[in-house]
Amino acid sequence: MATGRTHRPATRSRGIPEATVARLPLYLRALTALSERSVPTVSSEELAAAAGVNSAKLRKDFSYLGSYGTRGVGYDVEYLVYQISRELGLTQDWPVVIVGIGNLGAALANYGGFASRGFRVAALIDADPAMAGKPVAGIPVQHSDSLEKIIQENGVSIGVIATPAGAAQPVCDRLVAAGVTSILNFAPTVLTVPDGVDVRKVDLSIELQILAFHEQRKAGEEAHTDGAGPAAATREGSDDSADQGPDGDVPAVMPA
Ligand SMILES: NC(=O)c1ccc[n+]([C@@H]2O[C@H](COP(=O)([O-])OP(=O)(O)OC[C@H]3O[C@@H](n4cnc5c(N)ncnc54)[C@H](O)[C@@H]3O)[C@@H](O)[C@H]2O)c1
Repeated sequence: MATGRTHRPATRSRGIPEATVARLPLYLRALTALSERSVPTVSSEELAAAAGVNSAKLRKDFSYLGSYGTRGVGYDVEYLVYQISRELGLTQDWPVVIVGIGNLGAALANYGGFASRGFRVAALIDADPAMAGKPVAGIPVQHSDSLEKIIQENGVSIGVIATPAGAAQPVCDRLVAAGVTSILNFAPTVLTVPDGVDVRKVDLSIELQILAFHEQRKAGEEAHTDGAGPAAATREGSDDSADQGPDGDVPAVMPA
């Protein structure tokens, strides 16, 4: 029975820096848009602009993939889509479970972008007995009593937690004990996991707080420069040191 434990991402073992891995989905998103418009090739400058990344950083990132482009022609869009997808492990189907099917869990279940990127929602799990059997996004919600059975039968290695904060750690523990090795945590709490388990967290209110900080700073700069406006440099992709969260935890929403 597959537990997914053998599906550890190969990227780190192949020496690709975590900051590069975090930018690969940005390149892929930009390349997919080009592919949909049947654009055959793209220069590093064009792709960097579309991905919101500095072009020197892009060339360095692609060198880890062994992709250097052709001088005067640029990068082959379709081949890069394939290469990045393969590197990210997206050429295979990843069954995902979502635990906690409230406002957020239901919105995530309804999000079509997972399936189009190779993530199949294998099951929706909730502790509320009244929800059991009710379809959300066409999938019947299953009771959390069956969590372990669901994980094992579907060979799930990625779990999404959208429960209230207080339930997140016990849910995480059960997911991990059942064989889940990657967790995307939306609950506003820091999860403790054993070695070998990856946790990414998404907290939109933290992102807003960071924007509030920059807004405040811009307002201060404007006051100092007598209305001349903030510095032209964007925050995006300006510094790899921003790749770690304040507590050393890795936020899933990262600067480019
Ligand atoms: N990360 C973000 O940006 C972001 C944004 C919105 C909400 N949130 C967080 O997401 C979580 C869900 O928010 P919501 O608005 O959907 O809440 P909600 O109350 O609508 O839904 C929570 C669901 O979790 C279920 N649940 C509770 N304990 C459970 C358990 N042990 N096992 C399985 N299911 C369980 C409940 O029955 C309920 O259906 C909260 O922690 C909230 O703070 C995060």
